[in-house]
Amino acid sequence: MSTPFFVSAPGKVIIFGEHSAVYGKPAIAAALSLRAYLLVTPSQDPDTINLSFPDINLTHSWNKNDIPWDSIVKHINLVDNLPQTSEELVPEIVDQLGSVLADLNSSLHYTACLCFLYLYTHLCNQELAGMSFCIRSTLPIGAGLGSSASTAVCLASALAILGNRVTSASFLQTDKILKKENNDLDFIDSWSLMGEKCFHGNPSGIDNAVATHGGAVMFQRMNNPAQPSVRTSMRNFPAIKLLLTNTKVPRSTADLVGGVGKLNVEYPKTSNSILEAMEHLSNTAYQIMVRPFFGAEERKKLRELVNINHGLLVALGVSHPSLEKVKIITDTSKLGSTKLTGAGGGGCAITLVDEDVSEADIAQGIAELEKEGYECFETSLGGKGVGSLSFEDVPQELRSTVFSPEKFCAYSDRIEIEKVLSTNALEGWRYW
Ligand SMILES: Nc1ncnc2c1ncn2[C@@H]1O[C@H](COP(=O)(O)OP(=O)(O)OP(=O)(O)O)[C@@H](O)[C@H]1O
Ligand SMILES: C[C@@](O)(CCO)CC(=O)[O-]
Ligand SMILES: [Mg+2]
Repeated sequence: MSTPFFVSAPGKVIIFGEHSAVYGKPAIAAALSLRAYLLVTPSQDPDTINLSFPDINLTHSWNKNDIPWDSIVKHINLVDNLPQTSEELVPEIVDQLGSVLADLNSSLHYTACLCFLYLYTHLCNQELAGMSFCIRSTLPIGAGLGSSASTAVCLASALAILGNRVTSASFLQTDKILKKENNDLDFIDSWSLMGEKCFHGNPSGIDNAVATHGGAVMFQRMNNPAQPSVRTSMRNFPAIKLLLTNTKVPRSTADLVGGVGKLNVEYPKTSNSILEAMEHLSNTAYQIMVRPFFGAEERKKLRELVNINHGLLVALGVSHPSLEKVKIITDTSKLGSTKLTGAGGGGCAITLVDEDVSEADIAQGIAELEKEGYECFETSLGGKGVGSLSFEDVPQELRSTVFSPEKFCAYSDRIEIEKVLSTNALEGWRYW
């Protein structure tokens, strides 16, 4: 695909099983309509790689010839000329990248640049002319909705395209396709997991799997690292009424996953019992969600399971007073059942809204949440996974606006980005 081009990947909501997913228990998640977008344009100087990640106030550039290619490439494991992923980030490569990351003095910027360069050095090569990469997200960042995974999927897919590791996406939204095996999507999924490993040490892979493949899944990481994770698509995912509340309390997935790890070491039997309870819970929820008939009784059971899941996450120490406040408000106004979603510690909660609650009562509940300074989202679940938008697929009269890095970086908010770029605004988005 010729530059410029866009790629985009969705965020996700974990409905059941965050944290236990890291320990090989099944979890259920669905793609969100909120997405990250990455614009790739040729750099003015063909030796320069430019990053512009305005959501995290990062602009950075490298001369591509300053990357220690020879010392890195010798540690890349190639099979049939294809780079292979590994269980852990290759320490020698991380060490070599240290020389070009040394001038980054914030850990936030360091991890984002490490993720970029780790994928760049594996998927592209020194001959590739310098490009500019600008990422904007309509997701809240660091809030439990998979912003890191959608970023990693955007980077992995764009770099795989530039490095000729995948064929271009071909299917339009309107095409009826029966997905079976798809090596390109599996390639992007596995490399975005390496990107997630740069953001936090021990990702289960559920967030990047949903951001890559879209839809709704039951996901299970295998305890034996040699075995691939199991991803079961949930095609009949029931239409559930969901309210998303962002407490805006910042937190880091890496810290929260680390905290559960410590609990596991200190109280292994207790924490294993909690993780096992979560396993039963996800399995029970799955059986309910795939029933051909999904009525009032099933909705009630799911709400009960949401309450139990939240309680178990509290026991793992990953809630936060702000999340408990969301729970108190939604419980008191009898909106439905609430649990934290994603890593917790702040960030977002989901409420499975009781179907009997009137629109007026929902509006009243939302007003109370907003009074606390929280932001409520209405979003749809189960959307498309990673997609790309080529210059040629955009009407000629729109191209200079859509592919302008200056304009893209300057959009003030989610609404503006979606107005220009969303799949509703442009029909040319293609999927693998
Ligand atoms: N638009 C973006 N531009 C650049 N970096 C981003 C962007 N979105 C996310 N990131 C990276 O991801 C990090 C946040 O990831 P983190 O895993 O802590 O939260 P999350 O993915 O939003 O939530 P969860 O993992 O619980 O679903 C940010 O600190 C940043 O490094
Ligand atoms: C907390 C966690 O379970 C979900 C984060 O969205 C971590 C992971 O599965 O990688
Ligand atoms: Mg994350």
